[in-house]
Amino acid sequence: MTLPLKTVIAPALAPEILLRQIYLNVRDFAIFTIDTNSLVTSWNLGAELIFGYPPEEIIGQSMVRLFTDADQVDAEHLLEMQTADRWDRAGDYRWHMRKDSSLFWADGVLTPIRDDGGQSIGYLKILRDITERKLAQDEIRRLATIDVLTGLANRAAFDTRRSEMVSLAERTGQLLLLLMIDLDQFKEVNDMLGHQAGDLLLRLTAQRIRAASRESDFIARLGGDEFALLQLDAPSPADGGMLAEKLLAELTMPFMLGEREVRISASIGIAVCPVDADSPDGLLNKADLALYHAKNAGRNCYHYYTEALDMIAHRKNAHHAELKRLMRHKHFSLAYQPIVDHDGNAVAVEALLRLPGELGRQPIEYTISLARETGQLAELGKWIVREVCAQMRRWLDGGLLGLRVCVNSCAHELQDPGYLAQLQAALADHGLTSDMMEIEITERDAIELERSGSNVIDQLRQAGYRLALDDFGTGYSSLSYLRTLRVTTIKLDKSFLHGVPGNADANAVVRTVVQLAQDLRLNVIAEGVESQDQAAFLDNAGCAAFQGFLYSKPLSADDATRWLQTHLVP
Ligand SMILES: Nc1nc2c(ncn2[C@@H]2O[C@H](COP(=O)(O)OP(=O)(O)OP(=O)(O)O)[C@@H](O)[C@H]2O)c(=O)[nH]1
Repeated sequence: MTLPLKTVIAPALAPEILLRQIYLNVRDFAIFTIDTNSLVTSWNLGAELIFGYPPEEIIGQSMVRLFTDADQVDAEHLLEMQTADRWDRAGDYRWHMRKDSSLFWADGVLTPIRDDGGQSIGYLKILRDITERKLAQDEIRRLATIDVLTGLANRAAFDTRRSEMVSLAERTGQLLLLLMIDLDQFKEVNDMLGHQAGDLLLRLTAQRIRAASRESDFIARLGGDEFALLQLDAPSPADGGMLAEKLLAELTMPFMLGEREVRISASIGIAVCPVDADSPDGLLNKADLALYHAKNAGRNCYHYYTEALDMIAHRKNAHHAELKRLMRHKHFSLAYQPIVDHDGNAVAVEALLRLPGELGRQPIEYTISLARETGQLAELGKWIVREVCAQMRRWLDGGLLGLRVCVNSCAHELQDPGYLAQLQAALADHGLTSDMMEIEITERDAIELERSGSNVIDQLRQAGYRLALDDFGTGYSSLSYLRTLRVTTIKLDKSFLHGVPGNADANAVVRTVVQLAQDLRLNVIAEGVESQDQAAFLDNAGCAAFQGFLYSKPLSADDATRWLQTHLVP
């Protein structure tokens, strides 16, 4: 219940004098009123001093202009009025904008002015500028969460963030990696060069960890020479090993501490949420144990908590190193598998990458994913294209004319902005034309390109290249995609031929797909043809080209040359 005014204002104090005091003399508080349309109806001296508007400029104007641009977009002034109507007050603790567009942090309150019936007829706002205090508080809060020596997050911030990230990982099903990084024999640096040099080394270590990690990774110094890195949404547990390898390489590079060159190493323990633990403390314990294991194993190495993950990651890193070595020395070769027409004459060859040793025994997709992870995919693709062009040139010079070469590619490679230009350059350098080359991509990659809005398929088509959908039938196999993906050819996967021609259902599927492709004016190449029966059936179904062991295995360049000499009709 509202008290009568006379109980709060002594009779000797005339309301007029009181109002004059509030409006004309109070300097530290902005006091003003607005009507129900948010138009300013009164404005005191404090409001003029804080906001910079004299009363004649603001009275009758909307108070929206006192809010920041972002708050104006969100109509915060109206929300404030609604809140005040509902709860009898609305706190105002936010940035506001002065007449000169500068901002200040305000602490204030908006209260409704009600008529006798309780209806709002306007609002009274009182606020003050507390920017300095707010900034000081923010700084104190910031200092409480950072490690002053390195500028990284400190242990307290790490504990908070670790809990948040574990919850987030649980809610979203993302993988969370925790890497505990501890310098090896750091004590010796302190002992030999002094604490100041030790401090500098810690600062430089922090910089190197930051530079080697993703921007979204959370990095903290937990104390002493111990650092922690949290990575949410890691593609696979093995990514922790890749990052650890990178960090170890970075940290073993020499540090300059003043005039002195210092070498150090680190040990890293990795735990994975939810594989190893699904609680924040559990994850920390497991990473600690893994770190202990790495120290015991001789330092300058990383270890996972889980042995199986450890093996996978170390194997993957060994493969990365092997691929880099092969790339350096270009220890690859290309094999060529012929594609023939129904008379058995060569129409094209598919170039297939061959690697020596352990990597050569893995599926080619695995090598491609390795190359992608090590950032070498573009270089590998470029090498293949150049090698293929050089071989085509040799065939043409040897009188083997009218041949097409099919080159496998993937969405990631095609999305490289320089892809088309380097392809054109490779052809031009060898005196070839785009109609001699067919680019093969899988259905999955074609859809990925489509979804990403890339127009590289159109650009390739306009430049005169043929585009084939490789392994058709193993991916989404949605026939409706055939209409939207702008390819020229589909390569029927070998799996379609399972049961052909003995099984009537298998035959019906092949016939339907070939018919559909023909209706859509697409060429069809059947892959994996192994018997005469299959070839005869496919020919009858309308297939125009065939590839498979029935005709030839993939051949070395020299063997392919010999094969083409007897199977290419001029
Ligand atoms: N310069 C400097 N040294 C620190 C700081 N905090 C802790 N230390 C020192 O860091 C060293 C940490 O040593 P440890 O991690 O126990 O041992 P280590 O020599 O690195 O040996 P291992 O970890 O077992 O390879 C101790 O000598 C601490 O005194 C700091 O802020 N600055």
